[in-house]
Amino acid sequence: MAEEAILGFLHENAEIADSGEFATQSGISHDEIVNVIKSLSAFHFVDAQDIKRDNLILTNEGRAYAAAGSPEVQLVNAIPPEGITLKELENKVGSNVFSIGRSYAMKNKWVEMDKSKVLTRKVDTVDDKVKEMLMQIQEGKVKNTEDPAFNNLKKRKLVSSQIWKGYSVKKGPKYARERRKPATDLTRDNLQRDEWKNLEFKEYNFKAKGFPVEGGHLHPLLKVRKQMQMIFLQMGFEEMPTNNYVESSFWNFDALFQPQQHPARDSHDTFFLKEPSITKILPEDYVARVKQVHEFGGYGSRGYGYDWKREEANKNLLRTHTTAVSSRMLYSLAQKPFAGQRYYSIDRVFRNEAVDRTHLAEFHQIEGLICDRGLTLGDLQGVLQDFFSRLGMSKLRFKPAYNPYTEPSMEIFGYHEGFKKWVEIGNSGMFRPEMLLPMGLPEDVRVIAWGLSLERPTMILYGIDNIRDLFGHKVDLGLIKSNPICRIGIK
Ligand SMILES: N[C@@H](Cc1ccccc1)C(=O)O
Repeated sequence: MAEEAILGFLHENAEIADSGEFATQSGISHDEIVNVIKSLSAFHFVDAQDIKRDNLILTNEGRAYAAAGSPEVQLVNAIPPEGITLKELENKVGSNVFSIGRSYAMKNKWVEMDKSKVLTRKVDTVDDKVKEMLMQIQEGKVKNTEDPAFNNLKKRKLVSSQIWKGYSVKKGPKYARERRKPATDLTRDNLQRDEWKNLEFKEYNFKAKGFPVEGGHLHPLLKVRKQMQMIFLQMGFEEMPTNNYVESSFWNFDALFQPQQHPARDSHDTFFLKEPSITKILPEDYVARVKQVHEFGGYGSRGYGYDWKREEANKNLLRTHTTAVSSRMLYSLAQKPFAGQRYYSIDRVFRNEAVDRTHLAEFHQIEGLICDRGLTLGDLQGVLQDFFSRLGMSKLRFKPAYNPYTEPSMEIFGYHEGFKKWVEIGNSGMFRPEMLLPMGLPEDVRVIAWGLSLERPTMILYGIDNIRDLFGHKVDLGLIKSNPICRIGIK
């Protein structure tokens, strides 16, 4: 409609001198007129020149008086013929209108006050010039803002001036009464039907912004892993090599003094490999000592008293925990002159579990261990305190637990300040002598260790309640792209 009006007007007239006036005359909003002028001028249908001027506009107060009348007139109209006390008048018109209106009404000599503070009118009727002028401005009828009549309104802060921007418009080189939509693409149909000869094509806009370029984003699990790594490194830990997903039952279970009939070793809980189904190389001397300790004990232990089978230890599986990596590391450590170590790993493990909102058949474990002479349960608690407080959890509680390879064992609970409750955050313990001594570690060496999942703290940190949004083929790309800032504080 605006386009038709502009092109139509220019057909009859040489120019639109002022887009503001044109808008008022045609009853179309100035914003719309301006948009169309910009677009017509981009296609050279019209030539547009900027015009700028000072315009008067009403302040909030001015707008209120344009509607209800100036306070001085409101005040005078509220005075009954017999007069009124100041107090009563203030109650009647409100304190704002009262105080402003009274001073102007006095100045205009519209009212007088006697000794007993009763206000009476000196005139029968008053003209509301202020309201009239405000309405003129509101309707855009005032052009000359220099007119001294308006100075008073400016002083009273009922109007202010604002720079107004508009255009004057003439026909452009491509002027036509009607604009056909320019083609944006050359289609196969255009070519076949020979239409392309008559088509008008939209010009390239080299200033247009292109699509935003997307860079890579780190997955939340990678970010939390990085932060965990930093914490371990700052605490003087060394990373363990974790690249083998396939492990033998021996290193995953037997070396950890986990009996062969333990339910975790069932195919309902563990993925066993069909091909290659068994491991070929194990350290034979050590295997013999592990068999011995399972069957008959030793090193102060009674053992489990069952018939330990090599075939069971040979079975390949997808490692069910990264403690399998720890057992390999400790064994190789025992083959050299002893030196204390701090090890950590963060990598994938597999469990044959039913998948639900909080469980997947594969996830990541964070594993930490310290082996040295003279370590105690107090050291384990102290290290855990240090570790978790670097993650922003400084209130910890420990609950006695059971693992075949640790004694004592403790579940770790942390107080989550956000949730205002205790949440389980890990499992820990001191490796048993039945595990360490067959490896060949010196008798006075102790190993404190702990493990937790990477997914759980990540879900807590990112407020995710379904693990499938975090990991797997249904992962929420929006979550990764939004790249939220992780709230783990590294100290
Ligand atoms: N391996 C244990 C964690 C753990 C590691 C080290 C010591 C004690 C516990 C688990 O999978 O939950």
